[in-house]
Amino acid sequence: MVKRIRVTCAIILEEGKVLSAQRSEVMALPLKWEFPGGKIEENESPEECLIREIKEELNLEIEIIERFQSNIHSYSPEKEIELIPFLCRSLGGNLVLKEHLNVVWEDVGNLKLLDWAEADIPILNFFIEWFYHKGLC
Ligand SMILES: Nc1nc2c([nH]c(=O)n2[C@@H]2O[C@H](COP(=O)(O)OP(=O)(O)OP(=O)(O)O)[C@@H](O)[C@H]2O)c(=O)[nH]1
Repeated sequence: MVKRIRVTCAIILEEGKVLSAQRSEVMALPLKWEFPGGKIEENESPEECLIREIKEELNLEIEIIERFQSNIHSYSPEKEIELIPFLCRSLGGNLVLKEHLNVVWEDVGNLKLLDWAEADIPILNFFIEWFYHKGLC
């Protein structure tokens, strides 16, 4: 049976820039860029998971604004992930890299220049469409 892992991720938007995180050499998908987040634990809602993960990984407090559509992606025949994105804003905290190699606040118009994890690409495309449609640029 295929194992599905549920993962939340945060699109943290601030003044036309998105906090983009690069996975470290020792993580799965080394050096790929992603929206920070992580796996949902038992008895945890997606929202609780995301708030916990962003605090653990980056020492940031966030507010969730909107849930976007998930993407289901198989990296191997036995394992698929459901990546659940949320539009967020930062409420503050000193950004500390606890797991990632790097983070950048990237202009929405330049996001596609980064080498994203495959599962993120449909989410990235949806978000960019949403951003320009809203006239937020
Ligand atoms: N957080 C996050 N994970 C992603 C993204 N895209 C993507 O394919 N993944 C995959 O989803 C899974 C999430 O793992 P993770 O390592 O970030 O989560 P975690 O901190 O809860 O895991 P751990 O406690 O086992 O280390 C990994 O297989 C990762 O490669 C993304 O944008 N954000």
